[in-house]
Amino acid sequence: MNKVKLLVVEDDRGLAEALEDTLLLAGYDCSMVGSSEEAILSLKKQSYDMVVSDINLPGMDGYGLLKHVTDHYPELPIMLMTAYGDIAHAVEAMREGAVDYLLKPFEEAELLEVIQKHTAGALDNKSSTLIAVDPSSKAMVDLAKRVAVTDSTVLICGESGTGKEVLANYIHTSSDRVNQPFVAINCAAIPENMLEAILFGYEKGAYTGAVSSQAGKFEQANGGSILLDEITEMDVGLQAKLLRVLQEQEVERLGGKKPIKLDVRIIATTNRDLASYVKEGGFREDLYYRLNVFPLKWSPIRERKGDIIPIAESLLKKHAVKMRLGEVVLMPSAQSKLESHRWPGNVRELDNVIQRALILCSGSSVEEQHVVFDMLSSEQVVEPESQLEENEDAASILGKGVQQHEFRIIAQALIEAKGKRKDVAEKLGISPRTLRYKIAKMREFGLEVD
Ligand SMILES: Nc1ncnc2c1ncn2[C@@H]1O[C@H](COP(=O)(O)OP(=O)(O)OP(=O)(O)O)[C@@H](O)[C@H]1O
Repeated sequence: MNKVKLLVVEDDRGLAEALEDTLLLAGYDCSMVGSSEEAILSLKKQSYDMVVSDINLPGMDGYGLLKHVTDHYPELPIMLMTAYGDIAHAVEAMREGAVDYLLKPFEEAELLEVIQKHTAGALDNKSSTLIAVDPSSKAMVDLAKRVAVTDSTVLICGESGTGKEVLANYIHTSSDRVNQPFVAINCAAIPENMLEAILFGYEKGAYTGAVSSQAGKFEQANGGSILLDEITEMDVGLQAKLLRVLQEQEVERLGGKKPIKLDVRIIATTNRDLASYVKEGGFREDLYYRLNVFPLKWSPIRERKGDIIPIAESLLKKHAVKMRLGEVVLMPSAQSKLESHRWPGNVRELDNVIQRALILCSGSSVEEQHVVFDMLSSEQVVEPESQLEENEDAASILGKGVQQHEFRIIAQALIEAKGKRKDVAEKLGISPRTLRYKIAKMREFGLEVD
């Protein structure tokens, strides 16, 4: 799923972890670093939609980073966080070009509100054009086009990163609803106890904390389409409520008295084999039949090889523009290396590999040696060829080391538990949701996690 990307700079480990949890649960993709120096390196490596930084940092402080960002990335919003009562610092930050500031300690809701304010619209530029060159993909897009003009519910299946959300967006924009809202919600990213209120909305006072009434995602999508991403990650109780909404075509807010009529096109996605999941008892059979009106299945990219190079070239162009690199060519040796890879992380992994190649190539052509798949395997150690790698500081190397160690522990635990994720989460003392997130990250790095 396309997400807003945040770079968060906080040296207090406890606070950094809390911020990371809050932002991940709210559906953001965030990179956490502990110093301005690491942030500057990170900004060179990939593009972000917003920077959120503490002011008091070891080495260069938040103002230094603010100056760097406003000088080098004038379009990139940056917000500073400062200690309670430090209003003078906050005012100075705004004068120097920060888009906002937060006084610590702050409420989660405050943080999310400011970030939402400054990143609204970021995703509009991200919705990719659907590239389909392989005959099997062309046939799929053709089917999608045909179903788009009907009002049928669509279920899109496929491995993680195959492009299910891109296809969902394509269906919406090819339908008569194109000028109406397209509302996407990732059922796996929202805490279970909040999902119901977010989907169906709530009235003031419906529960503690509901200080004002709020329309749910269904209401927001009225007239348009709703994408229920990773629908299987919704608990069985909520599945029953969703089924009722689909049957009745109306929704009732939590604590509400009257149903609200809906005219919404439903698109759901899953990366599970839904029929077997129904048999295992994880998903309601009646809901499955309701959703499975028109199933579309994206094959993994290794099975539609004709798409690899066209998508790679489009990604290369997109990232080269963002990194202000001019024209960069994908050489035949690099192309064959891309074509022969298994792509466990699908197009999302391809995206990462291309970004990495652009950093490593330091010229105007991507050669075979710049295509690096697996950051963990010893044959694939990245040589410090580019200036960036030479400049990489100890903290960033340590960060990578810690992450690789974590990946190894998770991989080992998965092997020992024969892939039973529930057991792995219990053993590692993390929630199944966190495990899922970490596994997705591993896949993005190109690790096979089956
Ligand atoms: N056919 C395609 N053409 C261009 N870009 C694509 C295509 N398919 C996928 N992408 C890009 O690959 C990335 C992953 O796609 P997307 O989020 O749609 O996958 P997904 O299957 O929904 O993943 P997940 O199951 O993890 O949510 C996105 O950045 C998207 O823009």
